Amino acid sequence: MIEIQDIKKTFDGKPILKGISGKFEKGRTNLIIGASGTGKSVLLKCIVGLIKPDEGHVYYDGRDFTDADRNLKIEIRREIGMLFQGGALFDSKNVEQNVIFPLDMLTDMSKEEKLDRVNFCLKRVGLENVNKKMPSEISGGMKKRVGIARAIVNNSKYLFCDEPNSGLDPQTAIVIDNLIKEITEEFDITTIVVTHDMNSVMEIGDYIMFLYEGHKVWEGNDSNITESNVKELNDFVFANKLMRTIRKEV
Ligand SMILES: Nc1ncnc2c1ncn2[C@@H]1O[C@H](COP(=O)(O)OP(=O)(O)OP(=O)(O)O)[C@@H](O)[C@H]1O
Repeated sequence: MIEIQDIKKTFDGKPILKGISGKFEKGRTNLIIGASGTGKSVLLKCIVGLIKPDEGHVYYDGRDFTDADRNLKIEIRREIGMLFQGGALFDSKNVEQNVIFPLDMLTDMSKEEKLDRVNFCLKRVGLENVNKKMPSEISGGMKKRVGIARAIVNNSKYLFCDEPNSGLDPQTAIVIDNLIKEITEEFDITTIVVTHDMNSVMEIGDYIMFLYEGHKVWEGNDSNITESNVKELNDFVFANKLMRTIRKEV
């Protein structure tokens, strides 16, 4: 479980995060949602340690990451897998070399052990016989799968995904969302996904934190998100015609 307590961050005198607290449970797909510019990515960066919050704490299974010493920070970082927007694969490395990279960096496994693990992860994300393909030779959906395989290859306990289905068609996006959810449950990972895609929200939102102008104004799940009285949330959820039509029909 990851717990955040009263996270605050100001840039150039402008408060971006205004005291955000919450709990992201293990084995669940936790979503941080909200409109553009509301602070989702800054919060994610505070959680993974890419930005230091001005105030507040982030706990990884009870371990204080914010005030951790160097050794504890390294220990926790080794347990984190990240799926970046657009996949962020190394263009000059093939699929296998991309996925093996964290093992080369972080472990002293033998080459054979590493390849076994890489092949297991590639198979788990539905990719076989593509080890030697270059990123330029595979589709956007396949790149995301490679990104997921790389994010979990080191037996990550925590998985962070920033807009995991950006740039994908709606069908492929749902497949990728569901793959993230399945892997989260199967390997009992604490997963946090940042998204503003309502399809993802309705498909995989085990826990949803809604941010508005740097505040958490609602939390819940995909079953009760359409039933709230919070105006800012409703404006976000029912921004598109499809969701408004569904609301009328229910
Ligand atoms: N390093 C930084 N320095 C100054 N301002 C920043 C920095 N990073 C983010 N911001 C500002 O913080 C605000 C929130 O940005 P953030 O990227 O978290 O939004 P978001 O909710 O993730 O939006 P989107 O959905 O468009 O990605 C924006 O106004 C942005 O300009």
